[in-house]
Amino acid sequence: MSGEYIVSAEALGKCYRVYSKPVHRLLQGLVDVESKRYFTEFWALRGIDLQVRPGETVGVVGRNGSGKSTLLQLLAGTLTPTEGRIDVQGRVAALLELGSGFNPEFSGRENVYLNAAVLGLERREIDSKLDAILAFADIGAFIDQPIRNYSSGMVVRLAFAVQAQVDPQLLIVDEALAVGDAKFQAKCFARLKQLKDSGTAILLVSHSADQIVQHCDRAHLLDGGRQMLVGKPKDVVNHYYDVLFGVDKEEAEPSAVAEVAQSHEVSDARSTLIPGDDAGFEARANYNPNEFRWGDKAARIVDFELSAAGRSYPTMVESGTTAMLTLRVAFDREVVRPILGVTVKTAEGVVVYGSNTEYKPLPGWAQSGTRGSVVDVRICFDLRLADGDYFISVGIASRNEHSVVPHDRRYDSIHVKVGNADFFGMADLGLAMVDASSP
Ligand SMILES: Nc1ncnc2c1ncn2[C@@H]1O[C@H](COP(=O)(O)OP(=O)(O)OP(=O)(O)O)[C@@H](O)[C@H]1O
Repeated sequence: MSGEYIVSAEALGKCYRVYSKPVHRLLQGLVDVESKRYFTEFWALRGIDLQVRPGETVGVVGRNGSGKSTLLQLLAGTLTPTEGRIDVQGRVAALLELGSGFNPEFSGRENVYLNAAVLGLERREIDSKLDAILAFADIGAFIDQPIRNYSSGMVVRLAFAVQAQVDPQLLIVDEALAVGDAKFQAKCFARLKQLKDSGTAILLVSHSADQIVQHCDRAHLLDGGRQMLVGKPKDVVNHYYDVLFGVDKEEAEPSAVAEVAQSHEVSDARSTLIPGDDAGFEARANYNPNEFRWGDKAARIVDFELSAAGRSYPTMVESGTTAMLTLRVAFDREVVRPILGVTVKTAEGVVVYGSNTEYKPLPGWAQSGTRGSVVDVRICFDLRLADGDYFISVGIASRNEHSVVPHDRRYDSIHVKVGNADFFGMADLGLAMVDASSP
């Protein structure tokens, strides 16, 4: 393996034998697999390639059962692969299942020594790190109580404290941080940042898209044990949302949309929007050519107009200004009760705001969707945001009896720059200060 990687895995796969009855397992023990099989094979993970360099944080996302924990356990060495190759360099610390590696009958302090010894530390090294570990865990006198008396939050505090203080080359964190409270999570992420800066490679499984976007250099999306996508956290998280809330592109059949008798226009198209085809977005100054677009195209968002402070397609919008976004939607097929949505994200992909016509019903909109109609919708919102680059995603979808059917999703398709904010942070909470000292 090239010394440049902490983790290098190729064509990794894990297959389980699934027996429909316990007796089949016994019978299989008596006969050769080649002559008779009492089990079916289940590939929990297959075809996974992964490389992580020192100082990189790689996120892993996917639905329940997609193979995330299996992957991390293979990397941590607690499972052996059925096929493929893994190389991991150096000390591997892992926060896998809650408290795994802890003996419930031992005190927290004894478990610290046990855990750190398993990670290869000598007693005197543990002695020298003990204060830092106890300070990080911050569980007070509980440290001398048996672990079985701990709350799940305390277990994870102690486990993280040990794993993060032993200066691992690779730290694997499997969703464990979700258990801690918000303050502890913030402390953990600050520690992860320190470790990353000092060269630790980190693998992070999280269901929180914001955590993946904020903390990872790259992300892997798993689905059904397969690697669906590897790429920039923002793109991977967008796909992940589609996997979670949408349907696959191939599955989005027109059958999901039924007939409606009539549709009508929601607002007049008294704008510069061009009718018809899809060239509208591309021609606009605020268009982001790196948008990610997909959907079955039963309806399409074909053009937009963005204006603020009397200017169309502004290069910069003053913080606090009301922006007006007009979207032109063309219905190529009948769509029953269409849902129009808008999301505003930071350049890092953190969602600042999102809403849709289900949250905020728009009179007349639900009845639109007649084949061949073109409808303009005007959306107004106050850009009470800090200075920076923001990306607006727009989408049109509808529901069938099982799920949401995405017709046209245009992620990060409109770029807005906000400037001249008189505050720091992310959003303007409208601070007012008055001198309250005078009677
Ligand atoms: N010992 C086992 N025998 C058979 N199947 C297993 C075994 N362990 C895991 N699986 C299956 O492998 C698949 C992947 O499981 P895994 O725990 O890796 O998913 P996950 O993405 O971590 O899910 P979650 O988000 O729910 O933790 C699941 O379908 C699971 O049922």
